Amino acid sequence: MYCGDETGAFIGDVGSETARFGFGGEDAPKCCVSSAVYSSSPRRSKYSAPVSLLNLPPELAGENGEEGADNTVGFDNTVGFVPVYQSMSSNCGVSNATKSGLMDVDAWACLWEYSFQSMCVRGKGKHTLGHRCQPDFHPDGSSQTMSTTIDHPLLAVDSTGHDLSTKDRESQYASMLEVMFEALDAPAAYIAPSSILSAFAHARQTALVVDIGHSGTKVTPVRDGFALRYGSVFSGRGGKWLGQVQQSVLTGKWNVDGSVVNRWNGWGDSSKGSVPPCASKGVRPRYLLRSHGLSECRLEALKRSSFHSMAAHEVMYEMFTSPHIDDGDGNENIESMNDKDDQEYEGSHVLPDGTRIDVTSCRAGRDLCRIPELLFAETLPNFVCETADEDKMVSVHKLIHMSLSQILDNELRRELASNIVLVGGASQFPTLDKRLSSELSGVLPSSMKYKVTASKNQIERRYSAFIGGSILSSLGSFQQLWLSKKEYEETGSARLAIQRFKQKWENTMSTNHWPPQLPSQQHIFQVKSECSSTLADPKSNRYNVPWMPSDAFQHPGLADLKSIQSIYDSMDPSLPMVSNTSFTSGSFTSGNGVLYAPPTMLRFQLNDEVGTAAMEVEVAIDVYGVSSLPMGIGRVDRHEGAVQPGARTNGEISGEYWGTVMVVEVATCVHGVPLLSTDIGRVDKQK
Ligand SMILES: Nc1ncnc2c1ncn2[C@@H]1O[C@H](COP(=O)(O)OP(=O)(O)OP(=O)(O)O)[C@@H](O)[C@H]1O
Repeated sequence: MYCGDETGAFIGDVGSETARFGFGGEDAPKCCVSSAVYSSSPRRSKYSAPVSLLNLPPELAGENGEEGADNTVGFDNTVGFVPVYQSMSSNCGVSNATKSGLMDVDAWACLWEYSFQSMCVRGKGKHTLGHRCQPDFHPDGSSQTMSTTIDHPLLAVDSTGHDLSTKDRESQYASMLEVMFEALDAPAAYIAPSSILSAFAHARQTALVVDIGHSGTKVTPVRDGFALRYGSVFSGRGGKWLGQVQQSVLTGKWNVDGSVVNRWNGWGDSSKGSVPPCASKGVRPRYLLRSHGLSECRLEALKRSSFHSMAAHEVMYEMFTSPHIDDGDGNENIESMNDKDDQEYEGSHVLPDGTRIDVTSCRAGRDLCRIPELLFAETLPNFVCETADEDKMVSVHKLIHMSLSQILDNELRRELASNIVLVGGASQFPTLDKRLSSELSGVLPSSMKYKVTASKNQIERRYSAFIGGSILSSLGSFQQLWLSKKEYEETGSARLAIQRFKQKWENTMSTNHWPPQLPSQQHIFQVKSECSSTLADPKSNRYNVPWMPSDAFQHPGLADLKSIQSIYDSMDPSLPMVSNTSFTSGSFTSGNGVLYAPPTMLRFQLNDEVGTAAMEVEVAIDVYGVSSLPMGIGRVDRHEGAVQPGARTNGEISGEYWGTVMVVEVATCVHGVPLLSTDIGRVDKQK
């Protein structure tokens, strides 16, 4: 047993833009750094630390190390966002830990090592939950000398591309295991694919995971905890590409093409004016290219450097995520962007070199407002096509359609369609989930029921793989799956990678207890009736709430089914048949201190027509989370459904809760039965 009350797992999720590290059992990573790392010396083959444009060590700062050089490169002849720290003389190189689906294992190891240092994981002995300390970071690696022991088992998230050959994947897993056991000295380790973890984070073992990340959009069908190869598809439309498009617009490299698509009509129409020259003063720039004494060709070389493109992406990221577009109510949302007239755009954005882009007065500004639209655009504007291989640039909704149409099993396809889970950093554009839903209605057959689930919490969306890992590593049923160091030493990394993980890539039947039971499938906490014991049957979990025509009843103070029944018995048989309303409650489950409520919480049904129109039933679910996960504390989710009797009605209240849900209250309120005073506003609670 590697994880217990005192020692949690340490989880690392290295994506192509960001690396996230933290402890199992927590609801968010503690350390998030860029996944680009640099080597400060040409002699060192290894990378030494993640690159932070905001906090580069002085050794890498420019010749004089100062910010705000006066000779800035203007917006009209270049883009205006290169790092002021760029050392003109250093041989510093920047590399991303994952590129084109493959992992640079040295860079990957460097990021883990960095996270150990910044979170003081090594040598801290036992539990580190809640522990924080200042990063102790030296680019030359001199501080990497503390203690070498680590008590935490390591769970690595595999976010590499789905199209890797089995051989590549095998060797990648083998290298990751080597790094974890040898370089990082882990007592135990495990590797889990990000799509599966994202599904787990949404309490699902079967889901269609749509991950709009940095490198692009990945759609992966997950069935019973296995990522399927068939149906796994990828498109290059992601955060990085949006940034590149935005950059092209800013630098004025667009082609004039007003006839692209209706939505894009006028995109990049340069006749309406280009970006205005630098307008604002007094803006303290963060990234500037100092052109002092630099030859043209040196300047050009610098603009092509890895630092430059990284800084450029960061500026682009700030720009498309900043609320500079306003729909008048202070709300920015992707749904309304395409319907807007030019005049409706408001606001401005200031680039680091001081250039103010006035959204209302320049064409490019308006185009910039519609950047997120490109995720769904059918046809790309010409200048965008230049930078993209069209086959690999499928729009997000079409990608989902493509994935589903590769699933031959009807039943599974239906299940996946109703469990589309939206995750990833670039899925955080406001209301993107609703927009995706509406686009899907155009491409999926009308008979197919689908549902897009996206957490309202941005952190949950961006760090879903981490959160899934956090849940997984806390499960009792997962503990037997850790690979121990002893096993590694006896078997060797390559064989271990094949033995323990190959079946997941190839989706063969599990032989090693995978997938572990998610809490939602464990039947631990059964909802019981508390207040209205005579109305509810705790065994079948059914309520039998009697309904009756109000004019047939003159019996205030009616309390339970028995007395209702006696009134039925004494009723005139010629009166219309009194119908029953019943609903079946869901069950709530718990595992390892983490409680789950399954996605469908309650179903209720009016079995027969009822005789009065004024009746309504409301069912509410209150969930109070109390635990070590801060997000759970005091959380109350309330779902209400009103049923108008008078017709045969089925209703469903669905909600899903994950995290540390400790108390679930289900309440039924029956309204509108004026003659039954006990029913009016009555709340039957189950705890
Ligand atoms: N609030 C936001 N709105 C829109 N896009 C965002 C937001 N925050 C981050 N992004 C974009 O999300 C991308 C990063 O997403 P994510 O962290 O999922 O990527 P990653 O896991 O590092 O990469 P990959 O999924 O390719 O492995 C970046 O391109 C960034 O520009």
